[in-house]
Amino acid sequence: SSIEYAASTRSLAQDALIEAGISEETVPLPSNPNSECGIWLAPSTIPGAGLGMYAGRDFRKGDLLQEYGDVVIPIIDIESHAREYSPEKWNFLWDEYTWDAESLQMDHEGYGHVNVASPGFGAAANSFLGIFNVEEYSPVPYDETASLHRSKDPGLGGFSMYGNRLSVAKRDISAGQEFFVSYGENWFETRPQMKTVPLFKDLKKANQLFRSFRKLIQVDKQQVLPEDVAKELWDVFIRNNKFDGSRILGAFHHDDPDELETLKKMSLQSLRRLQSTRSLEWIEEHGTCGDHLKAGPSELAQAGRGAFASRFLPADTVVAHVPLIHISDRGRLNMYQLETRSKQRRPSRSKGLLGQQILMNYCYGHGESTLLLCPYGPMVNYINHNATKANVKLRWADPQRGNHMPELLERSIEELDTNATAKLAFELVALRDIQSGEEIYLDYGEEWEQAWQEHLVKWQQHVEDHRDDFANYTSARQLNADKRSRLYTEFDQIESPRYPANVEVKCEKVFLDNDDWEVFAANNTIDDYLRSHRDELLPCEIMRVERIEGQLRYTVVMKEPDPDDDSLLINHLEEHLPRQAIRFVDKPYTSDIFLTNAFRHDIRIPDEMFPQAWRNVIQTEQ
Ligand SMILES: C[S@@+](CC[C@H](N)C(=O)[O-])C[C@H]1O[C@@H](n2cnc3c(N)ncnc32)[C@H](O)[C@@H]1O
Repeated sequence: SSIEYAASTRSLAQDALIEAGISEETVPLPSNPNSECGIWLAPSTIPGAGLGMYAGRDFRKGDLLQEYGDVVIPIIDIESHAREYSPEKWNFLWDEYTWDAESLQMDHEGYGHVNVASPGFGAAANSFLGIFNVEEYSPVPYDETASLHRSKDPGLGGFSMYGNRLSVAKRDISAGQEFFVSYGENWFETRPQMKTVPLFKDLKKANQLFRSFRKLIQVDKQQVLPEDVAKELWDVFIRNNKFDGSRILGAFHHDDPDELETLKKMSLQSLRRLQSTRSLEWIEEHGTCGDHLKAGPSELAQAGRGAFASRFLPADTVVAHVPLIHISDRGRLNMYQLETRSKQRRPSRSKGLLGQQILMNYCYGHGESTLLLCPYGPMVNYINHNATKANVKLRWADPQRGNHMPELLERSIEELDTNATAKLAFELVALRDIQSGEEIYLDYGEEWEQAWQEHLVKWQQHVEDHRDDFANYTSARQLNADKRSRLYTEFDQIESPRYPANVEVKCEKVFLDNDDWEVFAANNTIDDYLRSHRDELLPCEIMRVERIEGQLRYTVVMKEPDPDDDSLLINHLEEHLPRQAIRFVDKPYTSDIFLTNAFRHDIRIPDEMFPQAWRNVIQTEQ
């Protein structure tokens, strides 16, 4: 493991010191933060797959790869807000990096289709379903800020309320192995270029095929076909086989002449696992540490969460590699006011601008360009602005260490747009020594700072103008943070409405026809159970509340869409559920990110770094 590796390098150096007559205690060794690194970003072992993520140390099944998971950003109804872009021109690279909102419990934020950008671990890791080793949990709504309120906190609505999406080792992973998450079979099935990539069961089936082949060449008990004949048969049937679109044949490496021999000694799964492992020396030479940063509530009261140094980082350390997803025209993030009359509540351009997608606040841009570059990778989206305390700066990444193609800096934005994958990256570099636990700050630039100062003034005026609306608002987040109070039933609500009109009651689908939670309830660990088993939320009505063995238990009706007819709902009565089965959610377009006075501004790329070729806007905006 890397720990052993670090320890052994250290002891060699210490040996040398002792030999030179210098006591090891008095001479501190130069610290190398990379030797402690558990997660690396480096070129993938999958050919053509760009960047990948590697284990820098051993992980046991069930280990969390990070203590606090990554940010998750909803992209709301973008197809209908940006309908002016014709589908042929709709090259939205984020589509390759977004998740389905229902399974992540975020679909209630929009009326149509919510995409979920989950730009942390899962966006940087590749997917190899046959040997996937990392599972990603659902994000959790950010309850830590339940005390922030739109009537007093100008920062609210300026960052996504979702985060802490944790990654967990699904099996034991040894140092040097590439991490693979599951993008799901559907991701591979809907991409023609992926049609021969093996899915979950295909490595197993290919193994069976190989065993059948071995039987075939076994002439009788004693005799096997001569090796060259066997090899030829293998070449004819497997290696040169052009069965188009077979995922099982796709499981073999057709360009590897030794595969036949190797497979006599090990299964395809073991072989692929071995082939997706690199030495730590190789990884260190070609990669960048991906866990120098950890997340937590920011020291800046209005900023939400922030990134912190997870260990001592000497000046000039590359604190993070920051791969980028480009959006050629920032106008694509515009959101329009909704039609008030139609039931569909579609956005309409003629009604005027509502604001911009919250994704804008996570992207980098320049005043003379329509281009946005949005970062992904572990924790990099958590870094906040501070001009005076900045301890990291941006630079273009070293092309040796990932997927940065410097030649793109000379191409026009139109040309950039023809790239179907992310091919640009920044690096964040320590401006000085950074102590373990220090918050990481970047200077977002003067224009950002000025925009924030102007926001504070305008925000104050807006809140004063709408004092009552703001003061009387209760968010779903506030209601969820109260875990003790008895919830009101539908009947209580008929007597007098107890919950604000902007929230809805939903139930965790995982409690439907499933008693597994009872064991966890007995041990007081339902929250842990939910973390790994979360499924979508269903509309739900609370019918009855009882106290059973000292605990409040709820009888609810969950409403599940009929699989045969979307417009129908099937009612399920579930009795005696715990409080955790019920969640309040904000109704579409009501949560803080939709406030018309919420802060929106891209992070600014320093002028000296920004290529001439991308300056397609003559005067700076505003
Ligand atoms: C890239 S995100 C940083 C992560 C963010 N704090 C979060 O919790 O997801 C940028 C956004 O964070 C908030 N932010 C960052 N620096 C801030 C600062 N100095 N003061 C107030 N808000 C800040 C703003 O809403 C900004 O648009």
